Amino acid sequence: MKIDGTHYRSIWLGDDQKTVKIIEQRLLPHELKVVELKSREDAAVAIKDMWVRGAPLIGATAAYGMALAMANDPSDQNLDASWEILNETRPTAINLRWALDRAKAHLSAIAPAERAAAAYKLAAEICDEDVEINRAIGQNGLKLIEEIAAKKAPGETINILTHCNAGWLATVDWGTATSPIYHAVEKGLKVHVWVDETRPRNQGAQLTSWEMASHGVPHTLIVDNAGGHLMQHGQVDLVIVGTDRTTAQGDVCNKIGTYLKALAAKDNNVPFYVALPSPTIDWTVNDGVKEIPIEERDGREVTHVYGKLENGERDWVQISPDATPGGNPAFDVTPARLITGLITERGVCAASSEGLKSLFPEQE
Ligand SMILES: CSC[C@@H](O)[C@@H](O)C(=O)COP(=O)(O)O
Repeated sequence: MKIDGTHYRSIWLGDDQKTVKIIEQRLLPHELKVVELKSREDAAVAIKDMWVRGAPLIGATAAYGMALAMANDPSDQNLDASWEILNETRPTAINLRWALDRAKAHLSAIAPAERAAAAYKLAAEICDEDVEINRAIGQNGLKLIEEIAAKKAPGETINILTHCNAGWLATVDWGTATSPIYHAVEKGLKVHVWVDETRPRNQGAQLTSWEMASHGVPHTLIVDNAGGHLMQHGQVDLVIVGTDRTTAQGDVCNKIGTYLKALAAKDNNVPFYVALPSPTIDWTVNDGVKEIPIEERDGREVTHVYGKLENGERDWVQISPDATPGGNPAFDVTPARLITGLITERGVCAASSEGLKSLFPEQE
């Protein structure tokens, strides 16, 4: 997507065709800084410390992490070790393991001398596929927005609520939850987005708001607890969120607080959709609540907030007593029964094993 008129992806190769470039997302929206990843260790730190984040981008960065590792040492031993080290960075987004498994299976069948080139090629393919998948999600989700628009008076605004950042910054391009929104805006539909701030790390406030502002999409930043109230007053037509892992029966694991939005949507008859690329489906898992590992992050992210001070400097600010510990489960699971539908690159389906298998019959 565009920043000040220039098209960017969230990850790309430098001119030397070896160095990996990313946007340092912890600094947004106050600073746009591109940083270079030159080693597997750089890639692992970038994922773990959330310089990059969002399930598809975590997968793409891990794929490039394998390429950086193979450029350094293409041995079988390093292939295994790199899979382990990168796989340990974050536990919830299944795209991480999906990309690592794909890289390992591909590279282990190739002679060590050819592995670095093959790993870079594969990482580029994973990125290109992600862009195409998200473009297709946008076109499929656009139909839902058009259906809502058709029921409204001409020119009436369509209000869409989203949680966290499932935008282009969370993917290689387009985003998942935001792709239908960008497509709707391109088509001239009058859309307004309610952006959940998404405590504790504020991906909504810092990233989704920045994306919306950069693309001229009308939006309003709201506190996480405002969504239910807005739904009760008819101010939300549709919820679209992303997912870090979708189970074979259609449960969805996404940023903490997504479940509460789904409950409020159900109580108010507001359609609740999840946009997902197929690499986010974990076909080995059924019951998301019981089976998906939930990342527990540092309590300091809860007791402190990061932002720009009035003097323009950026810093962390403590908001709770010194003696109060922070608890920080980073994701929750929304059971399939609360989800109106899943928007995938192959179409929209029910959040159920039948629904998913109707679009992905090869998984039978
Ligand atoms: C298309 S991204 C989908 C999800 O990864 C996104 O909604 C989300 O929860 C991101 O969490 P994060 O902790 O910022 O990696």
